[in-house]
Amino acid sequence: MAETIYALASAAGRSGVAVWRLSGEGSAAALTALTGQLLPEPRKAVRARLRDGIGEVIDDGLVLWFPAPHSFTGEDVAELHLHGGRAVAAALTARLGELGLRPAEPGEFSRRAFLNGKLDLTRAEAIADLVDAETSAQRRQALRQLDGGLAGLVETWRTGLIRAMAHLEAVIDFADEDIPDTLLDQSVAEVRSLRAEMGGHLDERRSGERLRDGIHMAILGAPNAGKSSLLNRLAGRDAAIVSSQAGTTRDVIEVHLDLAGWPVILADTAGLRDSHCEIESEGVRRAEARAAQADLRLCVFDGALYPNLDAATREMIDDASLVVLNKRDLMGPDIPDTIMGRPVLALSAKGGEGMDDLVAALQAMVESRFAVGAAPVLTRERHRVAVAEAVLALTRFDPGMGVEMAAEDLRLAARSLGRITGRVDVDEILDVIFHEFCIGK
Ligand SMILES: Nc1nc2c(c(=O)[nH]1)N(C=O)[C@@H](CNc1ccc(C(=O)N[C@@H](CCC(=O)O)C(=O)O)cc1)CN2
Ligand SMILES: Nc1nc2c(ncn2[C@@H]2O[C@H](COP(=O)(O)OP(=O)(O)OP(=O)(O)O)[C@@H](O)[C@H]2O)c(=O)[nH]1
Ligand SMILES: [Mg+2]
Repeated sequence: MAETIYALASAAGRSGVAVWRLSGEGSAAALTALTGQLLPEPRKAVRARLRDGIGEVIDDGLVLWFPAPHSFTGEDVAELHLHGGRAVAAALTARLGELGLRPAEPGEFSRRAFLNGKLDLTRAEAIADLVDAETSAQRRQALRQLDGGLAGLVETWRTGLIRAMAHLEAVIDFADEDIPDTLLDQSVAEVRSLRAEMGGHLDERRSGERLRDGIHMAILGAPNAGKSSLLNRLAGRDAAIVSSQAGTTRDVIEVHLDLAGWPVILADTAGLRDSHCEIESEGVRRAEARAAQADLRLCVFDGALYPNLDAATREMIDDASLVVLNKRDLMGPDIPDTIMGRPVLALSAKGGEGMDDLVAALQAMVESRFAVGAAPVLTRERHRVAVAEAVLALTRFDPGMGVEMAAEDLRLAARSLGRITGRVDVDEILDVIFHEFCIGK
């Protein structure tokens, strides 16, 4: 029998109401012992006084009863909605301990829900993502996955592979007779189209993962171009030191932005130049490393020096860059439309003119590069690796080289896909997935 576990499901600390969750076969006994009443009607909130071992009232709360299998975990579950005070929490946890329950580990409720067939792994991951979602786009993506979007897609592919496998098995059974070519052709065509569809979901930009983890954007440019001023403007606070001295910023300074629902991790970096100063050179090295890793780059030029354009910054411009000409207030009427063939955003980070256009351009760029359509997307590296493995096996697939080998390739591909939803081989991945959860989930 699985142990009965409990956890605070709401946030820790003082709060108006705290929700406690109990799961396992001991939940019923614990609930009746706490309330001194019979079990309430399933899924109906009931007012109750909860008492400790010597009959002293711990709190006046609401309790709910979810008998197995109709609960979140599929086990007997009880919920206690109490006042969110520290002394209430201390008295309750002491009593639950006396009653033989133990605190849940992170993700243990969801893990039990998975093991009891209430959730597949992608839905369990979606719950963790929903709890962690900080922007509306992240919330939408998590909800779509919780709704079974990804699980459905992966299962459709897997079913298709299993069907193709069945066709091949039929061919193998016919081995002594003439192989019916139409059957073979049919499974080859099926596998090709599945492989193409799966490959289409392995998008290079990893949009789903980017949306889950945040889009990395780096600000790059020569010393004094106004990079830190720009970061502060976008962040709406004085996150980085600004000074008229060239070489002020050395460390990479990160701020988190919500760009119209998109989570962005914006990094300010050291001005690009050769320096004899050991600290500054290290700063430049870090700036270049950041530039290489970033999903998007803001290449900032000092407008006061125009038409002189810093060469190191110019070299960073590519189709994932936005070109900014700063200190427009110091420029004459001669403002270029493009630099290195890319449109120019002329602005003043100090005064704020042109910032709205920059934000709009950033948003448009993020949307055009990372927007996910209505189709479900892969949101974790784990999903991508599994689909890539499946695609690889299907690329090898060639019944002309031997029907048995080809069937084995299909089996491998189906197995990789099965790992995404947790239909196969799950033991080794469960710990990785559920330990990322917060306690009470
Ligand atoms: N108080 C409370 N609020 C909550 C949850 C919870 O567990 N408790 N949830 C938890 O994360 C979320 C809601 N999701 C839930 C999902 C399934 C079940 C559940 O009991 N499912 C059973 C019974 C279904 C039914 O009768 O409608 C089942 O699937 O068999 C409950 C909540 C968010 N809000
Ligand atoms: N006139 C004017 N001055 C600006 C503007 N933006 C920044 N500055 C000034 O330019 C100087 C350098 O600004 P910073 O933001 O520190 O420049 P940086 O690119 O971060 O410089 P490093 O950290 O040294 O690489 C400061 O004196 C700013 O006040 C602007 O739009 N107009
Ligand atoms: Mg700076």
